[in-house]
Amino acid sequence: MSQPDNTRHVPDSLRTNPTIDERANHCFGCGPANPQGLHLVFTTDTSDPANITATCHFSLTRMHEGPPGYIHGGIVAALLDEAMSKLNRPLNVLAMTRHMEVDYLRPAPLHQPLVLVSRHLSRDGRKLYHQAEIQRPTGEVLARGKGLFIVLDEKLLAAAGLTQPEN
Ligand SMILES: CCCCCCCCCC(=O)SCCNC(=O)CCNC(=O)[C@H](O)C(C)(C)COP(=O)(O)OP(=O)(O)OC[C@H]1O[C@@H](n2cnc3c(N)ncnc32)[C@H](O)[C@@H]1OP(=O)(O)O
Repeated sequence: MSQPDNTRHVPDSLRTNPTIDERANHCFGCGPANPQGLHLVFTTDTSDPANITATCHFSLTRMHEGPPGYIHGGIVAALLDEAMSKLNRPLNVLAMTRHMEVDYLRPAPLHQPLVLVSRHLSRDGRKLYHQAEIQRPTGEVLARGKGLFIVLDEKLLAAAGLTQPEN
């Protein structure tokens, strides 16, 4: 019987110079190749450089239930994190979440159309400040997150064998 290789975190399919996008293909939030992922699809709006946003329309089922009939709180945080992370490419950076906080304002229902909207707030060197909300289509805000993302050093990424995504 084969044993898992605990020395690596990368599957065999990614051993040869994967792009960031290939790695993200199994992202729990947005990766199309993850059968258990959320498969979120975002559109970004950069028409106003002072107000860059990302938006996703979605609905979840009991797979992601917490309180009966409502989305699990950890999934709410994942949704907000994902929405904020989608602002990084329009800003032409690779960045990871360093800190985030969540306000759970109202329970977020399953089986209902909901909207994720994120907005870039400000930048201070490597530090990006974003926010995201889960809203009903009426605009009622159910949850709000604020996040600090740190821009990754692209030379270090290259040294780690990660290439930029194809444009
Ligand atoms: C290859 C990836 C490509 C795309 C990925 C998509 C990501 C999707 C979003 C995610 O969910 S990412 C997954 C969850 N996040 C992580 O796993 C990140 C784990 N953390 C790390 O790997 C490192 O902490 C990180 C690379 C983010 C930063 O490490 P560094 O050592 O480069 O930075 P440092 O910890 O010194 O923090 C940078 C700055 O933030 C500041 N800082 C940290 N926490 C803070 C806080 N709470 N409030 C304000 N500032 C804060 C810190 O003081 C510092 O300020 P200065 O640069 O001015 O000195």
